[in-house]
Amino acid sequence: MDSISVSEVTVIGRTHLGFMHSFRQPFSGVPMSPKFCYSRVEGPRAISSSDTNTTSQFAYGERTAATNSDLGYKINGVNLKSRTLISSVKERLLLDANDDAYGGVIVDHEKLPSNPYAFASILRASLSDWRRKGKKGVWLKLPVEQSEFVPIAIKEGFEYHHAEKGYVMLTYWIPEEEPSMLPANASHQVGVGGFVLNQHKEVLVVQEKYCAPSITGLWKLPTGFINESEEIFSGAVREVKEETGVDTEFSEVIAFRHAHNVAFEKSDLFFICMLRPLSDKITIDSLEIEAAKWMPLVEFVEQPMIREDKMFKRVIEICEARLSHRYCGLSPHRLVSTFDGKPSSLYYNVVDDDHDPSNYCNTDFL
Ligand SMILES: NC(=O)C1=CN([C@@H]2O[C@H](COP(=O)(O)OP(=O)(O)OC[C@H]3O[C@@H](n4cnc5c(N)ncnc54)[C@H](O)[C@@H]3O)[C@@H](O)[C@H]2O)C=CC1
Repeated sequence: MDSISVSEVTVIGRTHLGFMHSFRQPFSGVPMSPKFCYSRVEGPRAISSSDTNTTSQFAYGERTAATNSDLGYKINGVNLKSRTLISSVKERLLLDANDDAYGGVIVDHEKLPSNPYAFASILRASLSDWRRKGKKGVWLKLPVEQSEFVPIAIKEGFEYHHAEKGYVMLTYWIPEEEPSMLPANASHQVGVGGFVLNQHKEVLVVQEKYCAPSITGLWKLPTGFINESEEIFSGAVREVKEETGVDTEFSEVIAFRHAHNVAFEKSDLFFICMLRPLSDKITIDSLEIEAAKWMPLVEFVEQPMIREDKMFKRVIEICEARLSHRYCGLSPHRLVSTFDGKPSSLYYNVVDDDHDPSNYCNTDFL
């Protein structure tokens, strides 16, 4: 047997003093209470004092021989006998992990042990192993199904990095003499707003159902957040469609706003986009929107809250400058960079290239 991964080792309830002496040494210091054992088939079960003559509460493998000198051990139904083999099993009881490009490791969350005691032991052994090998950062993703591992890892020195619905990501920086170089969690949320003008010089506006008291009753541009892996240009079109039912075609990012401490200390990037209407019938999303309508641009601008707000006012001025070709926004161009091999969108304007069909700066909106 060349290699034994954590997931291949049968976890059982019956322990034996001799067996545990030889097997649990590398796991010393692991909390052993409450009494508990685990079987992959049966799940966790309590061990009564009659089950064991030792203070240890868990073991890997199934003891098959009665004497300490002839340690029998069963893994995946195979009987193993020598101490040498057991010590090689011990050496291999480490978390499955892949090296990253920065001298660290990323633990394979699909091959985590199935019970907390095993996890505690193997995590500690793995940290020692990575420390010995000079590894730096450790990334440990714990799925929600194994959330009971979180306090164990925290106790071991891991820190929260970020969380999503299905998991929490923890990190550990091993070198004590170096400051942690691990990048922080994402720092921004990304929002979009759609400036949609029809041929009657009416702008598509909404009143939000839930908003700050200061903007209650304001007719504003449809806004929202882009989804994970969603493009700014498609997110803007989707948000306008969801809130108002109007179909649009993306034209340009006209400006963007950067603000801090917007959502639970996170910053906010807000992209104001110009879109062309492809339909005019309004159907509101009544969960989010109180009302929507096509409003004459002059009337929209005259709203006191727009006139008196430096940002809203400037956004409208920029949009008006665009309509009269005094300004040009940024349009997306799909590119694949050899840097990371990923398709991406580069937003720029092409005012110097009259032959580029994506040069909307020369085209009229109305
Ligand atoms: N709404 C506005 O007047 C302005 C919005 N923006 C920008 O627009 C982008 C999107 O912002 P908004 O449209 O204001 O988003 P928002 O805060 O209104 O959230 C969008 C929707 O998410 C849901 N939601 C958000 N937080 C919630 C919570 N705590 N509980 C339950 N549901 C919740 C609601 O359905 C809400 O309508 C951001 O980047 C923001 O900076 C910029 C200036 C003004």
